[in-house]
Formats: sequence, C-alpha cells, structure tokens
Amino acid sequence: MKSWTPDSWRGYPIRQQPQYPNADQLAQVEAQLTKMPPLVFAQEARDLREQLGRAAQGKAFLLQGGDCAESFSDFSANSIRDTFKVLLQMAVVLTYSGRKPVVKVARMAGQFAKPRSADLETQDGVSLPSYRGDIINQLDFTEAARTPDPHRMLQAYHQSTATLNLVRAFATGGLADLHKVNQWNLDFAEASPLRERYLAVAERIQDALAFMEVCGVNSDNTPPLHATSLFTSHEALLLNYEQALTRRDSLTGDWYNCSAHMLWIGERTRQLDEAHVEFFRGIHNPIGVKVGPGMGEDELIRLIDALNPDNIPGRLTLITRMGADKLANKLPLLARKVKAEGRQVVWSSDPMHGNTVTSSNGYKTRDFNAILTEINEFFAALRSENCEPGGIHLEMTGQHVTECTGGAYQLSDEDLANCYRTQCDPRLNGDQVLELAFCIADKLRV
Ligand SMILES: O=C[C@H](O)[C@H](O)COP(=O)(O)O
Ligand SMILES: C=C(OP(=O)(O)O)C(=O)O
Ligand SMILES: [Mn+2]
Repeated sequence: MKSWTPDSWRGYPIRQQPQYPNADQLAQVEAQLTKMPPLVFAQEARDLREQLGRAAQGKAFLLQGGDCAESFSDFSANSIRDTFKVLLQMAVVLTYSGRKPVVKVARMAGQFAKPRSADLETQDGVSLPSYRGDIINQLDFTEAARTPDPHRMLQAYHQSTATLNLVRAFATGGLADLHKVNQWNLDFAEASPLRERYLAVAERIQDALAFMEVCGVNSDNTPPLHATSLFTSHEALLLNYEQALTRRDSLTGDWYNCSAHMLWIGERTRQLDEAHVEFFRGIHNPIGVKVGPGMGEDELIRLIDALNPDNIPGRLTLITRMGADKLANKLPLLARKVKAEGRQVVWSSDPMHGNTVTSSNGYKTRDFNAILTEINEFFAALRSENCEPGGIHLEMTGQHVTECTGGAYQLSDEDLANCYRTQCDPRLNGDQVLELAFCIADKLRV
C-alpha cells in the first residue's frame, strides 16, 4: 500500500467536490487555513475514541445530532444554546433509563459541506450548480451565489471556532448543570397519548436528583453534576478544508484532523479506492462511515479493514441509514458478517436519511413514525444477531421548526409551511427529539 500523507487523497478519484473557478485563490485560502490554530486537540479525540470503545461493547451509548447543514445566516448564540440544551436533556433521559453513560457528539462547529443527488438544480428552465453548503456556495438561486468561493472556507472556520468556544463555555460554565437541564420543556407531553409515561420518567429523574442532594451529592461538590463534555463532528467532505486542518500530534507523532473530534464519510463518497477513504485511513480521530441499503457484506469488511486495520474499538462507527422499510432485511446480514469476522465497531442508527419524502405540498420532509420505526428495527436487528446497538445519529435542532411531520403535536403537511428553515434536509424540532428520546429510552436497558 502506498504511504499516506495529508494530501495523498489528491491522487485518487474524488466525488461531490465543487469546481472552483480560480485555482490560485483556492491555494491561497488553503495556505491561510494551514496556519490557523487547530479547533480540537488530539488528546480529546483519543478520549472520545475510548468512550466510543465502550459503546462498541454495549457499555455506553452514542448520541450524535445537530443540523443537516449549519448556515452562516442562522448563526446565533440562541440556536447553539437550544440545540446544546436539548441534546443534554435527551442524554439525561437516555442515561437514566439505560443506566449507561451517554457519549454526546454534536453535528456542530464544522458541519457545512453537503453532498447532493444532482450536480445541477433547474428552476424555470434555468440550470445552476446545486447548493453544496455554506462552506462552498450560497443557497440563493443566482449564478453568482451558486459559484463556489474558496473564501467561504475561512468564514466556516471562524464560525466553527466561535461555536466551539460557546459550546465549551456552556459545557463547563453551569448551563450543563444537571439540576438546570432538568428544567424541562415537557409541554409536548401534554399533547401525547403517552403523556403519563413521559411524566413518570421525568419525575423519577427528579426524585433521583433530590435523593442525591439529600445524601450530600450536589453540583458544588460533584463536578460531573455541574459540567459535561460535548464533542464535535461533521462529514469531512470538502477535503481541501479537512487537509488544511490536519496536524501531527506532538505527543504521539500521529496525524489528527483537528477540525473536529469525530469525522464521518458520507454514503455517496465511501468508495474503497477513492479519495475520502484514502484521507480517512491516515487520520487517528474516531471516524464514522454511513452504511446505506446497497452495502454488500464483503464490501463492508473490506471497508472496515481499510479504515481500521488494527481493529481498535471506538475507532470506527458504522452509521446505518437504510430506511424503515429496508433495514430489517439488510442489517442482520451485515451485523452477522461483522461479528463472525471479529471486527470491532460501534453500530449507530441514522434514521433520517433513508426516510426522506416529499410532502403533498412539495416540502422535503420525514415522518416521526418512520424515524421511530427505523430505530426500533435497528435495535431489534442487532439484538437478533447478538450485537450491540451503540448509538443514534439525528438531524435535529432545539428550535421550534416545522420540518418533519408527526410527533405529539401531529404536525401535518400543511403545518410544514409555518417554520421551515433548513438549508438542506428536514430536522426534528426540540419537542420531537425529546419525545424520541423518551420513546427509545426503555430500549437501552436489556
Ligand atoms: O444531507 C444529506 C444530503 O446532502 C442530502 O440528503 C442530499 O439531498 P438531495 O437529494 O436534495 O441532494
Ligand atoms: C449527507 C448525509 O448523510 P448520508 O451521507 O447518509 O446521505 C448527512 O448526514 O447529512
Ligand atoms: Mn442530511
């Protein structure tokens, strides 16, 4: 095998990349990014890998979530805070019910580049390059807006640093205090037929905290009650950006992609002999790879071996995204093969990307029930093969958007028009994801 360098991917075929009109400008921006400070430290990435190693063995559970695509225009402290809070609330429900640590990983501080089904978008007979995320071009349908501009990488980098700065402050500065996280917004429960069940779980969590308080265990004397850790992640699609932030760790001499703690390869760019797999094999972060319904069993083993040749637990998360109607037929075969071959992986469920539909009034949407069904089938399929369901991966926001149908408020196709704000795929809103956490909480305990 050829030796790896941060730029060795450039010698391989690559998909889903922008066509920058000016190569000099691109090179200048890459040179600038190469000099910028890293966003994360290698040791943090190693800590996450260890925690994910426990998820691979069923001793922890991965909760990964955030926007489909972060945007420059929706960048605000409030939206970061709301998503942070709802991730924490979900984590409390899952930790309490599952009796195991929940590893929290946000799709945040770098989730900007989007793979698309079509290179061009056509409106009223005019065809322009598709929108590929704010790190590449703009959503407006004009030629200027859709032309890829490398300077947007610098803006994405600076927005990521500001986001991460705030998230780190939230995580350690008191917002993550368990007693505050527990000031739930449980309004959705009122609207749900499962109201009693949700309220009972929330009450039991409050009782447990009150009991600990009486025993003298409180936020002042017990740091884990006061602070938390939240890791960052994104799809490392735009390799010019990812390479520029890849640095050699001074402690171990290993290469880490310091743009986030965890990176994943998308379903559309996971070909064994192409650029993304080449780039990922050389970075030492914990990584993920999306696994769609077309994945073959032998193909999966080859991919695992390319990405995790030393079979390190926690290094590789397989994020299944098959669709509620396909998963039960496909996943047991893959899980059986991976287990039989002795490969260590975290199995995580992305129940979003296989369940995208167009609503009767033309919105790209997903239904709460399809999402829940895919997660339920994911648990059932893995357990039937004596494998561990290790996590979930969601497109979500803490804001009150109306992008996915269903849930306790039974959002209809008509409701989607009220607050449809996503730049790319539909996200579960704050009520819907918390409800989802309650729905799956029981499943974590065997
Ligand atoms: O987030 C994932 C992809 O970028 C998205 O699902 C692609 O959507 P498209 O089919 O509209 O291009
Ligand atoms: C692009 C994404 O997913 P996938 O690669 O699974 O389509 C995504 O997670 O936003
Ligand atoms: Mn998406």
